[in-house]
Amino acid sequence: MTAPKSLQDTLFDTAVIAGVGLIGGSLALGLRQRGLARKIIGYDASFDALQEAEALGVVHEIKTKPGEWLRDADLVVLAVPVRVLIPLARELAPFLNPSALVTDVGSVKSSIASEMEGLGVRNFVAGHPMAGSERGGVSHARAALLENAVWVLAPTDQTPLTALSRVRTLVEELGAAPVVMPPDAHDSLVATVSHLPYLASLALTHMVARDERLSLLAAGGFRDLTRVASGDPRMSRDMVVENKAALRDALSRFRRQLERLEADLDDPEELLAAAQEGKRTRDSLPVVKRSLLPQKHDLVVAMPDQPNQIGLVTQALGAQHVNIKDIEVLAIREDGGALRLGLESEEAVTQAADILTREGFEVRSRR
Ligand SMILES: NC(=O)c1ccc[n+]([C@@H]2O[C@H](COP(=O)([O-])OP(=O)(O)OC[C@H]3O[C@@H](n4cnc5c(N)ncnc54)[C@H](O)[C@@H]3O)[C@@H](O)[C@H]2O)c1
Ligand SMILES: O=C(O)C(=O)C[C@]1(C(=O)O)C=C[C@@H](O)C=C1
Repeated sequence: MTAPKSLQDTLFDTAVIAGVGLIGGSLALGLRQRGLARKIIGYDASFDALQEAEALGVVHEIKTKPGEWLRDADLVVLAVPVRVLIPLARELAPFLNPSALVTDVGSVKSSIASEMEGLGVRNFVAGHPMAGSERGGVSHARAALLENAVWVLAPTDQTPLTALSRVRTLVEELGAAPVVMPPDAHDSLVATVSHLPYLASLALTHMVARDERLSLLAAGGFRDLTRVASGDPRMSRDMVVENKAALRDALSRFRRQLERLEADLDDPEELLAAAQEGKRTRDSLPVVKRSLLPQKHDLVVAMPDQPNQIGLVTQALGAQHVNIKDIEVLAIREDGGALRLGLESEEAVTQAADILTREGFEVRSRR
């Protein structure tokens, strides 16, 4: 992480995060931890969410109604579910300072981009961090969620270049990677890589519903493929409905893929070629490193479903002076699962693997 800036160097004086949930909260934490705003105000329709955000130190102040206080804001981020983005923009627009930089994090871009133009919010740049989780709410927010994420910025012909450049700087300062494209191009791409996978996860989960034998046998493959089905149903429903034109196109391409694969069942050579292409593509997806470590050496330790297993791992390594730089619980299996340990070097990985194997743990290094 870059060193926090001194107060004189902050990018923004007063940032307003409208919607202090998973993404708004993570962004607020990023602003705070990196010293990018002097003051962060949380605005939300839920008083509980606001209180929680304040108690967790995500925001400095909370507001429950739009008003004159908004004029002090030089950064306003709309981070509410897609269905309420436009109503929220209409509520806030009359109070915004004309020079404020305004952006959003919604999953669909065309409608909000044109609405903001209609509302006369000049310095608006539509945005979408390509990172998240199926677990919503501020209690799951963390700055690292957005670090290293590709963050789409979707200006229109009307977007001032200065606003685009300011929001690009913001995204970079948050440790993410801005990628600029028009709103309709964004919507068409996310239909394939985000909204279609969501519908596919629903189709797959529906196939195991009401048959306990199927749920019993559902292992890592099924769980990995269907994780996003655990997201907030209403929010996800709204996201896909908002992008239905592009999604229909992605769905028809998906159906053609399934039909081709079904036909290939009678042609094992073709199916092998499809499998090899799938492996090449999946293996070459860029690795997004969520850790704050510049370089990681990972060891994955299987966790038996018994008390104090994490304690045993950390104590065994601590006793031999192996420094754990990063630790993550992987929900691979719900009864047990695994721990990912980020260590300092390959030598530390080998040493830790030896120690933990002697202690009876099953380990594997990631690379
Ligand atoms: N969850 C993800 O993985 C993800 C990733 C990228 C972008 N997004 C987008 O980010 C936005 C927020 O998603 P999230 O996952 O943080 O959701 P969330 O449910 O965690 O948070 C949304 C917050 O908005 C508040 N809210 C709802 N209606 C409101 C209104 N009318 N006025 C003010 N506040 C209101 C809620 O009380 C809640 O605190 C969505 O548009 C979503 O499409 C989500
Ligand atoms: O759950 C995750 O890991 C996500 O990144 C969620 C995800 C996605 O589909 O990839 C979901 C919706 C958002 O608009 C962006 C990201």
